[in-house]
Amino acid sequence: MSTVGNSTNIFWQESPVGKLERQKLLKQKGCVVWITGLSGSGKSTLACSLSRELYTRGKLSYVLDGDNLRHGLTRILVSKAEDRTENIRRVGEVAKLFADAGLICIASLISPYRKDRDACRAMLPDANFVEVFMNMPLELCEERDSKDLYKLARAGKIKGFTGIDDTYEPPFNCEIEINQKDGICPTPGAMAGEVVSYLEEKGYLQDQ
Ligand SMILES: Nc1ncnc2c1ncn2[C@@H]1O[C@H](COP(=O)(O)OS(=O)(=O)O)[C@@H](OP(=O)(O)O)[C@H]1O
Ligand SMILES: Nc1ncnc2c1ncn2[C@@H]1O[C@H](COP(=O)(O)OP(=O)(O)O)[C@@H](O)[C@H]1O
Repeated sequence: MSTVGNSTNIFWQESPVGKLERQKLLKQKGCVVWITGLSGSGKSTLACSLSRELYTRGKLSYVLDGDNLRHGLTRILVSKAEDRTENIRRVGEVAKLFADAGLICIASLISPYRKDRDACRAMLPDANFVEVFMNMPLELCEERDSKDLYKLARAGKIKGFTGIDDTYEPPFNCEIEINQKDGICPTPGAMAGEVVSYLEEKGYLQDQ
């Protein structure tokens, strides 16, 4: 008997077309670019700019944005720590499928806890997980406050808000860190350029 989680009699069904064949067709290598950081740090901005830049270069990507997924796939998972862990696990599983399909999957989530991000990394075979840390100061994110959420959190109207009354654990070993330079945030194009250079250097954008 085969057991997976709480289910029994479950078997893996192989597909006749494999990842390598899909990658050859797409002329790229599937991977996950996982963008983590505080609310307002620029995750969605980078995800959008990066997907546009990849499209311009003829490379297929797909953005999984935490906010958007909360309209469907993860809508029942609110903001308790265990909900976030399950939210991130599910998005990690979906990202893994996109990478297996041969796409450059751009996941953009606060993903505040190191162990949850590391669990997603561990799901990806052959280190095809590129963690991008939006290392922006809380003051900048709070000043931006594009959704007025920090104001609500400071007023105690949102509980467990990351950076205010819940922790954000910065990565120890991310592949890319986006920082302000001389107190100025790089433009969206420059941030995307940094990620594209990394993907190019590691062979993700080459014919397979
Ligand atoms: N308590 C609390 N803390 C932080 N953020 C909150 C919270 N409640 C709602 N929001 C809004 O939900 C968005 C976070 O969704 P994520 O899926 O990225 O979060 S997480 O990775 O599960 O932590 C996040 O989106 P971004 O602002 O784009 O980061 C917020 O708009
Ligand atoms: N590199 C940047 N330069 C200038 N403004 C930015 C930059 N990145 C993000 N912003 C602005 O900051 C706000 C929050 O960005 P967003 O991408 O929504 O953050 P997050 O997805 O992390 O919550 C938006 O108004 C966005 O236009």
